[in-house]
Amino acid sequence: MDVDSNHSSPVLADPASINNSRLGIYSNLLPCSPPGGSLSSSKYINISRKKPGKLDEVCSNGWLDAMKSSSPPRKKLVKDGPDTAYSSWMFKHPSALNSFEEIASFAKNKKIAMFLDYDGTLSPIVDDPDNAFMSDDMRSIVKNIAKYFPTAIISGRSRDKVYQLIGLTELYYAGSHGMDILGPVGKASISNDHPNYTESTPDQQGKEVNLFQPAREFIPMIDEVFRTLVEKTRGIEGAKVENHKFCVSVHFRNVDEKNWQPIAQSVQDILDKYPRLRRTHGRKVLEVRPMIDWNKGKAVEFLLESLGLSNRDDVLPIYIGDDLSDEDAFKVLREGNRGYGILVSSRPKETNAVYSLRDPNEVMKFLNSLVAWKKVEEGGCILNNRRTI
Ligand SMILES: O=P(O)(O)OC[C@H]1O[C@H](O[C@H]2O[C@H](CO)[C@@H](O)[C@H](O)[C@H]2O)[C@H](O)[C@@H](O)[C@@H]1O
Repeated sequence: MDVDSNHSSPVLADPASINNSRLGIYSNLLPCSPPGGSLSSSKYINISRKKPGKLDEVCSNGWLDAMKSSSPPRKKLVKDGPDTAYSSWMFKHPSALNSFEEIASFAKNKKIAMFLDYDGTLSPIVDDPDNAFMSDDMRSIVKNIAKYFPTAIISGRSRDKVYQLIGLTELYYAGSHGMDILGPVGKASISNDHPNYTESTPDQQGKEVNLFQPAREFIPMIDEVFRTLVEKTRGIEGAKVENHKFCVSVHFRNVDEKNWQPIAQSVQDILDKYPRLRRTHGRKVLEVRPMIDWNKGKAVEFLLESLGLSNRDDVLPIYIGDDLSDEDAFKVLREGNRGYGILVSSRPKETNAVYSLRDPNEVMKFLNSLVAWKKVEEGGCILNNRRTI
């Protein structure tokens, strides 16, 4: 995707590419064997006529299929024998617990920078997003991790909400998929490129921090979209819409599958009305966000720069996440060979992560192991120094 040619804004400015991608998304709304029969709106038929021969592709990439696969039913997993598939997938993405020694030996004499997603990583996935609490044990291990390594939370939720859920002041927080970052005052060249989006502000302790919000101009639009989607989905039992300030989430986890199409349609109507917004999806959730060249990967780069930790051989960034939006961060770390992405998943998934962990319990064990290892490493350093004195 191209960014605005003057580089003063990360907002995607090529209307042709916007229209094309919108058309792509629009075409993708064509159902692929939807439950209870086909969708017969003439809008869809017109689109498929415009793109003859594309029907299979459209079906296999359809929204409803994507919605179905965004968290498969547990029963199906058992029937299909997930363990065999999972075991062979783990050859490609070994358990970060089983590979702990390998990771530790690479991290030796390096400074680890820790990036953590929230839902599905620090807290288990639950039916109601308002009840996605992390355990006290997890909170205390994250607190410990932050004692030893600079640690940031990169969440799809609003920054305020994820801070409320975690409640640790010693972390950096990036909400709305990285579009709302409260980070250290540093020399992030990305923020120097976008001075209009950066603001210096005191944090909870009165310490001066930088607030970086590259989609600030979208706040009123997102607010409007939130209200419209609440209204449009009001009659759909189980639907839930969240306002994350720079993006909106439309949850369908608790919605009967026969009502997924109207949900997808409501989101499509929004995209038709607001060409500067785009759709992404996560675990049983559709999201509407600004069409800007910014994501969790960019947020990781931004934070590394702000912390003075980018382009350094003695730094090892580790990112742990469970969802599609975390892939942008895994990709950034993998491409630059900069660090490790760890995918949290109990089923095989296409991913840019190097390692895997099954669930938040395993995340906790891994974080615990890192702290224990670091303590020993530091102890060793002190001992070594004493010996040389
Ligand atoms: O980037 P994250 O911190 O992982 O946030 C991603 C989304 O997480 C939340 O939704 C997900 O978790 C819910 C609670 O377990 C679950 O009910 C839902 O089905 C999941 O999609 C959050 O509510 C979303 O807004 C975030 O975008």
